[in-house]
Amino acid sequence: MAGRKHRVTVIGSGNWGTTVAKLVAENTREHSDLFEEEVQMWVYEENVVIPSDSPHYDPAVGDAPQKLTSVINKYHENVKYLPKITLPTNVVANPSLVDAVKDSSILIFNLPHEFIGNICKQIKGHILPFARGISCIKGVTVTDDKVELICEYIGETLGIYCGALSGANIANEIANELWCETTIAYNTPPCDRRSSNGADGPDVEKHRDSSGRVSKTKLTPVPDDYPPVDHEEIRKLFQRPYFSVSMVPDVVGVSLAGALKNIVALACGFTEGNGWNATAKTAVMRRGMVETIRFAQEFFPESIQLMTFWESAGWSDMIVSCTSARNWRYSKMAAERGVSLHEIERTELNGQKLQGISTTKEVMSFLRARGVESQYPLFKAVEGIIDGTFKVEDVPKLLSD
Ligand SMILES: NC(=O)c1ccc[n+]([C@@H]2O[C@H](COP(=O)([O-])OP(=O)(O)OC[C@H]3O[C@@H](n4cnc5c(N)ncnc54)[C@H](O)[C@@H]3O)[C@@H](O)[C@H]2O)c1
Ligand SMILES: O=P(O)(O)OC[C@H](O)CO
Repeated sequence: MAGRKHRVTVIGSGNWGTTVAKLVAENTREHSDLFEEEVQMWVYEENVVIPSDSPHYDPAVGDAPQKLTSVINKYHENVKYLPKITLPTNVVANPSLVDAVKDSSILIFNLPHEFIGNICKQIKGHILPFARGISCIKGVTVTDDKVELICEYIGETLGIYCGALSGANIANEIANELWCETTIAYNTPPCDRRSSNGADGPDVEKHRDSSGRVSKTKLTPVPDDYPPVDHEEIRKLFQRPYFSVSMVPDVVGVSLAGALKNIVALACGFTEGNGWNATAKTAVMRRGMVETIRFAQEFFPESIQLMTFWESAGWSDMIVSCTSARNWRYSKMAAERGVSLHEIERTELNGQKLQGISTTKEVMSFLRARGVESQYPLFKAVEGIIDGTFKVEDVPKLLSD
């Protein structure tokens, strides 16, 4: 019998992390029978200076740096990563990772993928054993010559079940409550299924990495005095009138589509910045999708479901990422200005990250180690352009070799 409620923590507070904290906090208020209203949001603490033209400028403080967490909690706005959006007052910014996850039964991971290893190291042993996770991270972890999905890496490292959320989602648009869709891959572990006869299934979760290695995580069931964590509850946590959720079983397709489209978005930006137009760009998108599906089928053949590419996490994300997202916008700018992408990230992004840069490097090092990089000419071209070994003008030739 449910007596407890789920406590929710969002780990990460960038552009997307803060947006997801906002929509989730709206839902914990609306479904206060299932969730504690307060949503903890872990913030990578830093100092910010509030400019004098900001409504939050305090002459008594002036240009003195202030802690980002204090500013968020005082003004209910993430002035650095999601400015001009008012957050619900039940979002509480917390600079202590261990304190933010304490007693939370639902953990939402939402930060650039390069930081997830360090985050998991810090919270391991400090979370509830029956916590359940959702990763909103678009990327992969590449270690020991293998590629692992972020949600599976989280699940395996922390000993919990973790699903994946990904879609054609531009944070600022969703923060402004402009309608869009997303895809959530979540397979309720058998031990959490509260069937009518009360029989639980096995409490072991299997993870398969790109090398075919299967690891097993022993799961602790969500106790009966909490509401169940199934599709219905996950949907209630994320769905908003402006954010439609589609639940699917394919964590591989959702995760890989979200990670690899960032490489293709860079290619589209480079192409457009070089003066080519929509016809070139759609060729790049099509080839990028071919390489994405090839990658998924080659390294995760047992689990990939091609229908997933027709979900928001698939073609929709490819299209939006190659027409209006940051990886596209700033690679276009780099090509137009004739400067490196690293330089643009440093000077123009104000702390935000272009996930395509590290994903390209990681994926290419993995493909090279397997000796199959020539089967991925678009990914290889993007790596060469980032490194300065190829020119954007070489793209048609690189794709025809
Ligand atoms: N922004 C979007 O529109 C959007 C939409 C969908 C998915 N995503 C994905 O969401 C994930 C998170 O991206 P985002 O847009 O919220 O981030 P962001 O690029 O806006 O911000 C970077 C974040 O990294 C944090 N950070 C910096 N150094 C750190 C460290 N050493 N350890 C931990 N954190 C550190 C910063 O404080 C900041 O919160 C990414 O995988 C991204 O691809 C983003
Ligand atoms: O702004 P980007 O390039 O990180 O992409 C944002 C989202 O992933 C688009 O769906």
